[in-house]
Amino acid sequence: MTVKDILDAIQSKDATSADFAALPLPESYRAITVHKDETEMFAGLQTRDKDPRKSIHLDDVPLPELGPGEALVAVMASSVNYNSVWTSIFEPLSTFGFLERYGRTNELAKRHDLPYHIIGSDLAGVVLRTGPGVNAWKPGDEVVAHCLSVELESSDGHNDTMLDPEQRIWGFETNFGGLAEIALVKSNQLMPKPDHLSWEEAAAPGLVNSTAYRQLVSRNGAGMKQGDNVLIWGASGGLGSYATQFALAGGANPICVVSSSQKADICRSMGAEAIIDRNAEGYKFWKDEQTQDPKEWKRFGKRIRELTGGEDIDIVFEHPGRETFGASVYVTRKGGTITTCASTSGYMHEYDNRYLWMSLKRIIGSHFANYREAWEANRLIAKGKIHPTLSKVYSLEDTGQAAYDVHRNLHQGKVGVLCLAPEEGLGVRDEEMRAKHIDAINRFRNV
Ligand SMILES: C/C=C/C(=O)SCCNC(=O)CCNC(=O)[C@H](O)C(C)(C)COP(=O)(O)OP(=O)(O)OC[C@H]1O[C@@H](n2cnc3c(N)ncnc32)[C@H](O)[C@@H]1OP(=O)(O)O
Ligand SMILES: NC(=O)C1=CN([C@@H]2O[C@H](COP(=O)(O)OP(=O)(O)OC[C@H]3O[C@@H](n4cnc5c(N)ncnc54)[C@H](OP(=O)(O)O)[C@@H]3O)[C@@H](O)[C@H]2O)C=CC1
Repeated sequence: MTVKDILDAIQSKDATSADFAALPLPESYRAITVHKDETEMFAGLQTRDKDPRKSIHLDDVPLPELGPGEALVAVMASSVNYNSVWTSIFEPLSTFGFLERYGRTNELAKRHDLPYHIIGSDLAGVVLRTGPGVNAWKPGDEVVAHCLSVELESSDGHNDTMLDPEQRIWGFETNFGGLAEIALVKSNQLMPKPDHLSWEEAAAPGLVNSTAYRQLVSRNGAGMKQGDNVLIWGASGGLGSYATQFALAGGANPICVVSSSQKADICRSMGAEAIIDRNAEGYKFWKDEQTQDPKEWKRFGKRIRELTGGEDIDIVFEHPGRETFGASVYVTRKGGTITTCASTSGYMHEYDNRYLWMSLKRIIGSHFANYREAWEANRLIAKGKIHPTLSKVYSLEDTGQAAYDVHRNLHQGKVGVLCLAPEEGLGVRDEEMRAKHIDAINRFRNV
């Protein structure tokens, strides 16, 4: 039995759930990994010079055992997220520590503590098997998976599952991720695949779309409302391309920050009008490694006022971190919110606290999304209200290059990876709906 038989079943028009359930599973499959004995390979190099193409491998790996509440999924396509960049450059720490810690929690979790880490936190594919206790999903279901893995044995996570003490990001803090031909997920990560999208389009939004939804729209995040001025860093990037769409769809006013005229054009094509090219306008928020330049914060704020007719920012959608955080706090209006989910340029932030407390601003930490938030975000994709921002698609063999592109900020929107899908464009089940949205679906393609 090989993965080829699985692919044939997926591509045949008439395979039933019983057919999928009867398919023997292969003993091994191909997966993108990093290796535990290579975690020091970039020691002494600058972050920028750590090259994911050197640390990312395509290996044959044994199929993991399926446990209660879990599902094995045939992965047709996945996407590159920045967390896989972090994993591949072993920053801010090696992810093998997460796997070891998870492995210590219980007998079944020991499966995750291996000398290789199968990475990837998005997938679109087909359920092959479900474990004991799974009733909501069955073999043959076409699905996408969000990346929240929880145990929920403590009371702490029962208001908001992101607060579970055993909350982990699948394919980053757990093994058996989505950049592979088969993935192991908890069944409460599964969601229906949007019918009007191809496999690679459906796999693209997942992680970033759910994160942007919680961070910007959900009451657990900034709770954006109509008319809000929303400053969006990296507005044509992974997170930002969804934050921009949420702002526009929710009647807010995105102020998009990008670093090239090409990226500015993409934001314009999404419907944004207020756009700042940070490169062209040459903002230098830091005079040197230790010292910020408040005059530059002010120049940035003046530019925002020009674009908004004199108004300041209600919500900052933060993720660059150290480089921008001081400016983000400064340009927020009295009573406004800075919501942050990352620190790409450095996690030791510095800002002038007088502008925070005297103007009653709030900083909200946000991380991924709970199942409900991920479901709502996926529903908006399925209804054609929010669209994938897939720009380029790589083969599984070329995942290292795909991660390199994201690490070096050479990409737009999202970068896809074909896993079992032999080519792009497969898996569309609703051509009529697709036709209605085709321009928006293709907006980021090959720009
Ligand atoms: C969806 C996609 C998301 C993304 O892309 S996010 C971007 C990528 N992610 C990252 O960059 C984050 C990577 N993760 C990390 O850097 C680390 O993961 C954290 C900094 C988040 C946490 O560090 P750690 O060392 O794992 O955790 P500790 O909480 O510092 O635990 C170490 C020990 O410190 C104890 N401790 C925790 N809080 C306290 C406290 N308040 N007072 C005293 N001790 C404390 C703990 O219990 C534990 O102890 P004991 O080692 O004995 O188990
Ligand atoms: N906590 C969570 O749940 C999540 C956290 N993340 C984290 O968020 C970060 C961004 O992820 P993602 O959007 O997918 O990544 P992308 O690289 O796709 O997009 C980020 C964009 O941010 C902009 N940017 C990068 N560096 C700077 C800088 N120094 N100053 C200003 N802008 C900058 C760039 O746009 P431009 O050059 O056009 O300005 C870039 O395109 C990563 O660190 C990731 O790990 C991501 C998802 C979930």
